[in-house]
Amino acid sequence: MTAIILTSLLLSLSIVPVFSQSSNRSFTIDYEHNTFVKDGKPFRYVSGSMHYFRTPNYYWHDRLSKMKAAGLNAIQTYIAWNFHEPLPKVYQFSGDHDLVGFLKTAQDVGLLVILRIGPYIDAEWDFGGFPSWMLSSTSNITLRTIDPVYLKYVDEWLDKLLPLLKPMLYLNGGPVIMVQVENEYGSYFACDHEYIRHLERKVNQAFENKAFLFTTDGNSVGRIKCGALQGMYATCDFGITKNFTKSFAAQRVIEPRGPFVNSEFYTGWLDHWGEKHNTVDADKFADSLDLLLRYGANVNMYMFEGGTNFGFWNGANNPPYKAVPTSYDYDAPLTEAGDLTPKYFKIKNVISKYFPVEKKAVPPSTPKANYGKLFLQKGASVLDLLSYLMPKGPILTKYTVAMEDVKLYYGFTLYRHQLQSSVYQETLIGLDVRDRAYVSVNQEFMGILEWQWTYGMNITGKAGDFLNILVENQAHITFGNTINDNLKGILKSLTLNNQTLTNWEMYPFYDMQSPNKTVVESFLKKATENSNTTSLKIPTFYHGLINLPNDKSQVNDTYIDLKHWTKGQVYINGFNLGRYWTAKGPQIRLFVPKTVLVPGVNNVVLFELESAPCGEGDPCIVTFVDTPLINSTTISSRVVSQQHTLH
Ligand SMILES: CCCCNC(=S)N1C[C@H](O)[C@@H](O)[C@@H](O)[C@H]1CO
Repeated sequence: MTAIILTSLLLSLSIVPVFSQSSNRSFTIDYEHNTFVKDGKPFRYVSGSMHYFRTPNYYWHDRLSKMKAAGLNAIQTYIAWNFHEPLPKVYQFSGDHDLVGFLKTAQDVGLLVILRIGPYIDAEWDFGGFPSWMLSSTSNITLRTIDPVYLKYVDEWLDKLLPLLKPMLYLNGGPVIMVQVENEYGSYFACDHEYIRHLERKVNQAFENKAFLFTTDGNSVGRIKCGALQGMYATCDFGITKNFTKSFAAQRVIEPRGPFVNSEFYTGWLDHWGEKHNTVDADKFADSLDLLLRYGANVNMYMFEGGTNFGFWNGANNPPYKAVPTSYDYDAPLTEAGDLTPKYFKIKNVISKYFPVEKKAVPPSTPKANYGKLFLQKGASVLDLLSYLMPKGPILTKYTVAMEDVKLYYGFTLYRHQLQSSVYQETLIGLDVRDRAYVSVNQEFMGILEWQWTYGMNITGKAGDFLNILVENQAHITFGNTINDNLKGILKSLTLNNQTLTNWEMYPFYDMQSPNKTVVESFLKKATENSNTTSLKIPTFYHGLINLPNDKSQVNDTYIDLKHWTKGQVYINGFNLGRYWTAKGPQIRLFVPKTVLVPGVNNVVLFELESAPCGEGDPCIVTFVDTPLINSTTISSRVVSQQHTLH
């Protein structure tokens, strides 16, 4: 049938065809029949979310194959801006950051892609995907608006990103059928339609109008109305407890015609440190999915494979400020390690009632290894490292400044002040220290300051002693209206007996998250040498070497158990594996993908912030086991003594 006849037929069906030069591919909506139309035929997707930035590249094909085998015909991913631009104009698009490679792998596996390009994504990912180098105490930009400073950064990023994505569009022969702009914008205070329109124009320009653009908002008219914009199809998100009729009625207010779409049908939910691990019953979810598919809706299950917040990448919610753990398991049908669960097979069974499901075998869960105990030795404390941290000497400031002001975007900064006179049990107050600060005088542990929880403590010291305050950035706030108030460090000067403390030395830990692995490795080497600090309560590095099989095929995924430890960071062979907070839970073990391990000798380093189990006769060990532990409710015996709280 010639293109002319086909075009006139489609027009008679009120389908405006968008053809591409490369093939007669098309993707649009038939508003009369309330359905997507792909290549001229009615189309519905059943999709699952997986975030490439939360799974090593090595495992992308494995997870995507399992998603295909579940009967999905599409997958959904965000693009995390900060994952690709760690420093201004420094871009990373290879290895675990190879976004185009991920999209091609999805296509190879036979999956279409729903691409949520941001620039803001939420996703419980640090700063909702924004790079924290946008922040400084001098430029108070209003994120997610037409603020000129913000928009300049966004435009520069999109000018880099969009050309990479263009060949991946469905109409250009790629797998990307839909592109989401921004994320749940209707849940944000600004409601700046000029900003959304700016993004829409920019994306359409770069993609030569070949992308099907859409928005996603919570399931209420108010939120959808603010987040949506004529020209981009409005979709909504809701979990199994919501009323589907009401949710889709809200979508209908904005989109009177067109397919029902739930862009985030929650298979589980996010966790926070110190709260119980959230789950969604597998049978209830399967029944609910069945109902949703019976509605004729297009569904994306959020998450289908959750993965891991490696490094410092986890996000936080606020208020109250609560950081998200390293595991992003999300009680998803595929576990954080990509293992198959009963929920996976229940979902596959439901999908097979509505969609063709491949008969071939489902790829099996990967083997997990027990490598046993590793005894650790004490290395340098933060006090032993000052000359390494700042070889040219510390940054000297009269008043304390934010970490971002000294270009420290993730991790830790030590603030130091020399006491001018002796103090005995005098009150140190820090009204805005973000997020958590470990306080000592010389080598004497004094206490912990915690933003919104603990503002002060009594300290003792002699004139000339050093007041050392290691501040931990636990995550930039990910969601809501306080994302604009996201600086980290000692943001208001400390007072001692109501006297403002001045004249500070700053030691930013630049090399614990450097984009360059060898920089991290050389820092960790220094951190495991010369330990002159005797205290077990000063933030200190601990290290050990574990022997794995020399045969690479025997090197498998495993989990590192931090049972006896309190709170800190794990590095394996220089890879920043993530945070642990055993004293709070619910996560006690971190997933260790085999991609960070090597045959033979492996180097394990812990940075313990509070209290190490390494005294006389203590179990100064970590254990490598073959099962996860992310739902513990017991509190570790090593809870640090409480400090003064000035609520
Ligand atoms: C506690 C506030 C949670 C806000 N986030 C919500 S509603 N969600 C919607 C959001 O679009 C997605 O990125 C995820 O962040 C998801 C929760 O997993």
